[in-house]
Amino acid sequence: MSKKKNVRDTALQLLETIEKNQAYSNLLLNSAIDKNEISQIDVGLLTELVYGTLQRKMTIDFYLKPFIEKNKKLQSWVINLLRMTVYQMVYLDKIPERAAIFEAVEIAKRRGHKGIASLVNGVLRSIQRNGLPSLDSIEDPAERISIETSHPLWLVRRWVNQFGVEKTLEMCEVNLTAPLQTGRVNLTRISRDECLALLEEEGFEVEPSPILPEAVKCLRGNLASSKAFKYGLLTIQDESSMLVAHALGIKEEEVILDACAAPGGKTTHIAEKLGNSGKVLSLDLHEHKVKLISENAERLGLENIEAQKMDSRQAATQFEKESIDRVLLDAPCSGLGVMRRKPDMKYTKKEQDLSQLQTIQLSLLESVAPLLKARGTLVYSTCTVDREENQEVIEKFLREHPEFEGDTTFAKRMPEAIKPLINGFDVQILPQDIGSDGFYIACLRKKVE
Ligand SMILES: C[S@@+](CC[C@H](N)C(=O)[O-])C[C@H]1O[C@@H](n2cnc3c(N)ncnc32)[C@H](O)[C@@H]1O
Repeated sequence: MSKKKNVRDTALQLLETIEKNQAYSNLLLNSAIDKNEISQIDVGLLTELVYGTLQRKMTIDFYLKPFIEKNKKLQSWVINLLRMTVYQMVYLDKIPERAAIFEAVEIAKRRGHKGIASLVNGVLRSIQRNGLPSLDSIEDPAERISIETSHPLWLVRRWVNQFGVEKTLEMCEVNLTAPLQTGRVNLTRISRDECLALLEEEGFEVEPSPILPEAVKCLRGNLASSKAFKYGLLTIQDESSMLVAHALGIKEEEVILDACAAPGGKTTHIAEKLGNSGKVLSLDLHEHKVKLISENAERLGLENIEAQKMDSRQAATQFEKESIDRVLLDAPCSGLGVMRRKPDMKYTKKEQDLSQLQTIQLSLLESVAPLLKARGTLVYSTCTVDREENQEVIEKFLREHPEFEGDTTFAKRMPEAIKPLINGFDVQILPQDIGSDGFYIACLRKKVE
C-alpha cells in the first residue's frame, strides 16, 4: 500500500496553489481526494482546513497583521501555514491548540529550516499566550463586517448600500456556514416519499423540504453517491434553482427554450414538469458543457430535451420568430449568491466584473426576446444578489421593450415561503431567507400586439 501524505502538508499545498493560481478550491480539493493521496479518515479534516482557512482568511490576517508586518520577508507558504494553524486554534474546538502548533512547527522544520520553525512557534505561542486582538477598534460598520466575516470591503460597501447594514451582516455570516445539500426528486419516475425511503435504506439522513413538493434535504451523506442519483431518480439542486421551473408556469406539450442550460439542472426540471411531453431546447456556449446536459437527460430517462451548442446571442437568427411558448434565461452571472460553496470567490471577484456581466446579460435577453410567442413567459434568473445584474437588467430591458410587461401572476406559482419576498414580478432571495443560495428571479410576459 502506498504511503499516505500528511493531511496538513496537503492542505497547505492546496492553499498555496489556490492563492497563487487563483484556482478553484472545490476542484482542487476534489482532485486531491480522488487521487487518494491522503487517508480516507483525513478527508473531512482536509476539507475543513482548506475551506475554513479560506473562509476566514481576512479575519485571520487581521489577527496575524502585527507579526506579518514585523517579518516583511515571510514566504507565502509560511503565511499560509500560520493562517491554517490560527484557523485551527480559533475555530476548531476538537483540535487542542498545542497539537495544532506542534504540527505547524514540524511542517516548518520539514519545509524550511530551524529559524523558520522557531519563528512559526514564536508567533503561534504569542497568540496562544496573549489572545486575539479585539475588532472593537474598527469603527466603520462596513469595515468591521468586512474583517469580522472575511468579505472584501468593496463588496460589503456595495451590499450595505443595497440592503443596509443588518441584512449585509446576516448575509456575510450565513456565507461562513456550510450549505445543506438538497435534491430534486424526479417525479416522473418516483414519488418523494418512495425516494426518501430508498435513501434512508441506504443510510442517508434525509427529510422532505417544507418549501417545495419535489425537494429533499440531506442532513448526512452525499446524495451524489446514492443509488437514487445513479438510477436517475434524483438531481442535486439548490431549492432556489428549483423555483425557476415553477416560475415558468409550464403546461404539457409546450416548447420551452433554455438559453443558458448547462449542466442542465433547470432544463431537466422543466422536462420533468412537461411530463416527458413537449420539448426543451437547451443551448449552451460550450460543447463539453452541452454533453453534460445530454448525460443528465439520459440518466434521468428524459427524452424531450434537445441539447445543442450555440451562442445564444445568435439565437434570434437560428430559430423562427414567435415560435417558443416559454423562455428561460438563467444568465451567466457573478455568482455572489453561492459564496458559501466557493469561498475563494470572495477574493478573486472584482467590482468591474459586474458591469461587464450586465452587458452580456442584456444582449442575451435582447436575442431571445423575439423568439417568444405573444402571451409567452420569459423568466430571467441568476444566482447573484446584486442590483446591477438583477433588477437593473430587467429595468433596462423593459425600458427598451414595450412589448413586454412584468408578470405579477408569478406570485401565485411560488410556494408560500417565497411569497413575502416577492416584489411584484420579481424576487431577490438572500442566502439567509430560506436557507437556500442567494438567487434572483424575474418573470415577464410578452403582450399581444
Ligand atoms: C448559470 S449557468 C447555467 C446553469 C443551468 N441553467 C443549470 O441550471 O444547470 C450559465 C451558463 O451559461 C452559459 N453561457 C454563457 N454565455 C453564453 C452564451 N452566450 N450562450 C449560451 N450559453 C452561454 C455558460 O456556459 C453556463 O453554462
